[in-house]
Amino acid sequence: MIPAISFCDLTVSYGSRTVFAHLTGEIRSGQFVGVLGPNGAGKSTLLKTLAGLIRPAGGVVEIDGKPVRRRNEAIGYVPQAVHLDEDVPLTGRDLVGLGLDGHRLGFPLPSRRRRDAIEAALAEVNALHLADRRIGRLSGGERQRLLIAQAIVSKPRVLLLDEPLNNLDLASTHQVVDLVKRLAHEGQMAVLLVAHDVNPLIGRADEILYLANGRMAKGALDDVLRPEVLSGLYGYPVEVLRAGGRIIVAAGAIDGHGHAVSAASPEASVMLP
Ligand SMILES: Nc1ncnc2c1ncn2[C@@H]1O[C@H](COP(=O)(O)OP(=O)(O)OP(=O)(O)O)[C@@H](O)[C@H]1O
Repeated sequence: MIPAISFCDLTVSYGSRTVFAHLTGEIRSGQFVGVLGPNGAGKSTLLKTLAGLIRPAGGVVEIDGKPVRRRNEAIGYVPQAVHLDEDVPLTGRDLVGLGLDGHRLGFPLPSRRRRDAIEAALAEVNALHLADRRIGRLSGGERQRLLIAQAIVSKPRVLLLDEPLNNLDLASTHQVVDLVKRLAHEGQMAVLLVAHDVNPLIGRADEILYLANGRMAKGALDDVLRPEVLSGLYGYPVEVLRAGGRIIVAAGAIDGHGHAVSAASPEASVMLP
């Protein structure tokens, strides 16, 4: 079967600086993949490249077997840190509707079909009760659900979410991850979700794609979050500690005094002990 997303020999550079090189992988329909890695590893850059927003220096990205292009109806994308002004006079319904207008410039949907599509997307993320609320007055978790509704309103095959869990409390974090898992599994979307903390993804994401040092490891969580795999990526010893059902990535104990650093800030794990 043709994968929903495939990338082959992918290299992305900003000017002379290469962010990552020669990455190859695929994500199938119905798969939920968590994207992890330290700050600056290129997680957002990878998502933008898969969304067709950045042209790679080398390699190809295909969505459903076809070269990716901008304004692709098959892709729903929620960028990092969408700023919604408190005073902006938009309702939840307006925000979700923008997801239709962006793809169909010049070809507006008939108003009935438009309304139905928006209601369906709101229902999908359990946000019908937010349809008439001003978005500036909503909580972080409520806004995030509406942004996901906006991204799925055109029924994409691929959903790319850049740090949707930032600034959410634990309950909202789990709600959003459970929602994303359901969209992948029941809606048969291929979903990539960038996160800083692996813990909310344990038992929920089907696979982890870990980026570090311009390289990538991808597979089941237990296969990727292993000392030998992460040490290979980082290029120096990294430990993976498990305590109370949580996972902690730690810079390796070269001298027996490794820094235990929370996986909530894995960037700290790039510090050499
Ligand atoms: N438009 C740009 N021009 C030049 N360099 C950029 C640009 N966008 C990102 N970079 C650089 O590319 C690298 C990867 O950035 P990116 O935002 O993809 O990383 P990230 O893994 O998403 O980081 P974070 O976890 O901090 O969000 C960083 O060094 C960043 O400074």
